[in-house]
Amino acid sequence: MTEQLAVAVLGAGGRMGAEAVKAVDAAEDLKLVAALGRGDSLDSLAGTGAQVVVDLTTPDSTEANVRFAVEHGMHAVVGTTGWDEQKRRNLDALLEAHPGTGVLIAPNFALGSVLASAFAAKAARYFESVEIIELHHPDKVDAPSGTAVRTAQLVAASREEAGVSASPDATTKSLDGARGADVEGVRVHSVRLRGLVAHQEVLLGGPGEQLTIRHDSFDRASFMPGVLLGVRAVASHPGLTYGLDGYLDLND
Ligand SMILES: NC(=O)C1=CN([C@@H]2O[C@H](COP(=O)(O)OP(=O)(O)OC[C@H]3O[C@@H](n4cnc5c(N)ncnc54)[C@H](OP(=O)(O)O)[C@@H]3O)[C@@H](O)[C@H]2O)C=CC1
Ligand SMILES: O=C(O)C1=N[C@H](C(=O)O)C[C@H](O)C1
Repeated sequence: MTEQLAVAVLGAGGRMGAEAVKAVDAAEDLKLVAALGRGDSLDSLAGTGAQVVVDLTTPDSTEANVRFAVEHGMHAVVGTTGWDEQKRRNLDALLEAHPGTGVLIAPNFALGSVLASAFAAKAARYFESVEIIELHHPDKVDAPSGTAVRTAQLVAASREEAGVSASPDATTKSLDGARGADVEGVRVHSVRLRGLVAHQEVLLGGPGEQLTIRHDSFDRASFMPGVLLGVRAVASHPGLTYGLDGYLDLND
């Protein structure tokens, strides 16, 4: 048998972390060497032989976790939200000083979600209007979701490239928040509702028609094939990759 890849999971006691621990444990080619929670020192990672660190923690701790991993020669697969442009730029600079080390920041690990965002970006140039609704469980701490932000970025880039104007909107009077958040010119609406896991709709409107691109994660098991794909591929993608689509061939 070929040697197993040594994997550490940060945020191991959380909803996603616990699922990732099970998925890594069950994979024959991977070996779980550490499962750390909030109280555990990152220093304890150093002696574990971890080659890949999976970060599923919180927006306020993920940056320091990833920095530690990179500075200690470990690749990182990151599902945690909060990686704005400035943080990604800082990480890029750090990775330049650590050539050969790879970091994947994946706003969503569910393959269906990655495809839905790619389809939405392709479609967005053909419609006058586009808005995004993301729907999540009420224990989520951030809004809008990282997936919605990433989708809005892809949609905005596609529309800009095609020279499409901003979505029409005659609103001059509204209550604060009524029109959602503006992410690169795309309106994003966040719903938090008990019973939900992670869901998103991209609404595309043209004269007399609407296309809705919807993805539903009913269970966190939906994220695990993407986590495992990231863990297995990150070492062969040095530098920073933003979005699991960077590891897939979605261009045709
Ligand atoms: N990319 C993707 O596909 C997905 C991404 N996510 C994202 O992943 C993140 C985690 O989500 P979720 O599992 O639902 O959240 P949880 O709150 O359930 O889990 C986060 C866990 O991280 C722990 N933690 C906090 N700080 C640290 C630290 N410094 N070191 C180690 N562990 C720490 C928390 O401990 P404590 O409870 O003690 O605070 C908690 O157990 C969120 O940003 C979420 O948006 C979620 C689903 C899918
Ligand atoms: O917190 C969650 O649950 C999720 N977070 C990610 C996000 O913010 O996009 C991914 C998925 O939507 C679930």
